[in-house]
Amino acid sequence: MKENNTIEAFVLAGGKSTRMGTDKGLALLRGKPMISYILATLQKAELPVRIVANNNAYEVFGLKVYPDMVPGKGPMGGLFTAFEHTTADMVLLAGCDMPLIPVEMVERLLSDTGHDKIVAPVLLGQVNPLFALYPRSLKQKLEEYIASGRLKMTDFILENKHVLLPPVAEEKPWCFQNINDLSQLREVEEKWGDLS
Ligand SMILES: Nc1nc2c(ncn2[C@@H]2O[C@H](COP(=O)(O)OP(=O)(O)OP(=O)(O)O)[C@@H](O)[C@H]2O)c(=O)[nH]1
Repeated sequence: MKENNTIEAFVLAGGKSTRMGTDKGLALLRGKPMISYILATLQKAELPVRIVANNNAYEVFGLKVYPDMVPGKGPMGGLFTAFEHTTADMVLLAGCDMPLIPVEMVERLLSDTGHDKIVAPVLLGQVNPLFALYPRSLKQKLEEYIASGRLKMTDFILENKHVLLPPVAEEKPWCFQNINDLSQLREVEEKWGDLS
């Protein structure tokens, strides 16, 4: 990453939460809204943080909340909204449903040499689009993808200039575990001591 690259974090919480049944970023995990874990981690890494959500209940966290500018387009639409509201060179996009990401992982993402490329970690053979850095210079490209209905974030990453971060030994295999339903939420609560 260029030393003078500016970065802002945007946390996406505008999904349908069909599997959870209630707005999942606000679902309680160990007594706290699930989104509060990733917000705290990003703030610990000293990043400016904002939220992209269509539910104004998210204002309770005291951060700026932006509704989707192109609703119904999934995370690609969320990234578009982030690009519209930032002047930073790069956006760190994160899901609201990954409470197990440690601050060291944020620092690792920020320290890599992005140079106007998407930077995305790979874990267990999978690219993680919802904990990745996206250069704002890709805004027009993103608009083209959305306009033509190409909404898979992994395709967007792999078809544009990118750097994939391989896993490091000390990384916990479950750190990108996202929580989609109530049974996963309970499971993470039960295993919290071993996972976090
Ligand atoms: N702002 C915004 N965020 C989204 C959108 N779709 C998904 N997300 C976020 O992207 C992350 C992953 O979402 P998913 O679990 O794949 O989808 P979901 O719609 O939230 O949940 P399901 O309906 O159960 O699939 C979560 O943080 C969601 O809040 C969207 O259209 N807009």
